[in-house]
Amino acid sequence: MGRKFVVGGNWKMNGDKKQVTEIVETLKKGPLDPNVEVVIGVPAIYLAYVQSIVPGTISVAAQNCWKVAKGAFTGEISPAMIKDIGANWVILGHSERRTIFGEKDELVAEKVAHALENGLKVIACIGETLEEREAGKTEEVVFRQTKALLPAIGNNWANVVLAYEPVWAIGTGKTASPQQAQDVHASLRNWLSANASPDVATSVRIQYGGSVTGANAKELASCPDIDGFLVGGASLKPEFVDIVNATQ
Ligand SMILES: O=C(CO)COP(=O)(O)O
Repeated sequence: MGRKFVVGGNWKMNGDKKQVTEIVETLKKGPLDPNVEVVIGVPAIYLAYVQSIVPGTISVAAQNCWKVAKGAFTGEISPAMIKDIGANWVILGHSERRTIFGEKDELVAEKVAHALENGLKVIACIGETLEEREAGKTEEVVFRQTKALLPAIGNNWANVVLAYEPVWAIGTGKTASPQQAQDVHASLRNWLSANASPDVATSVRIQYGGSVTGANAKELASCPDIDGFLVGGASLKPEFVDIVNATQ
């Protein structure tokens, strides 16, 4: 079976009640390609509200969560809470979490394991910095980050989407070229075939993220190993509809 295209909008720490309502209105008008899975990553404080106003065809994701169900972890939210308000997804290991908040591979893996155990679907983010790319370490870095996830995911790959987001392309307007993105996605699949299983390698969806726009989405989407996008800035704008529809 083919891999269903999956487009995530990562709103990051943006929006207020008025703006998030407007974004949802825009998505409702669409029209959105019914063959594409759409997941919006909402700031924690608006999760319940957005979940209450989105149509059933759009899924809601938290942008982070903690690695246990409850307890003395001031400021954190758990997968159980995310599920409790009706959302089914969480974005984990985003490069902003890794760099600004110091999340290491091991912590990301613990979060992924706990989220999956509690029935959330996970968008797990990986990607190299500019320094790492220029040092020829792109594959080494994304393989290391993915390897840390293997025991956390176990046989739960059906509930995981990988998001390859080169850090140098995030919020910079510098998109990876379709060839650069395709190359990394293809080598990730090869690596997964050898280190997870051939079945995981062919079935897992790999999103590209980093300065995706309505203007460049179609070309990126035409690459055989790009199965969707994780979109930051443009997910706040009407052009997100064009990105969702990029395979049409
Ligand atoms: O980080 C991203 C999505 O998670 C990408 O952000 P931009 O689309 O703003 O570059």
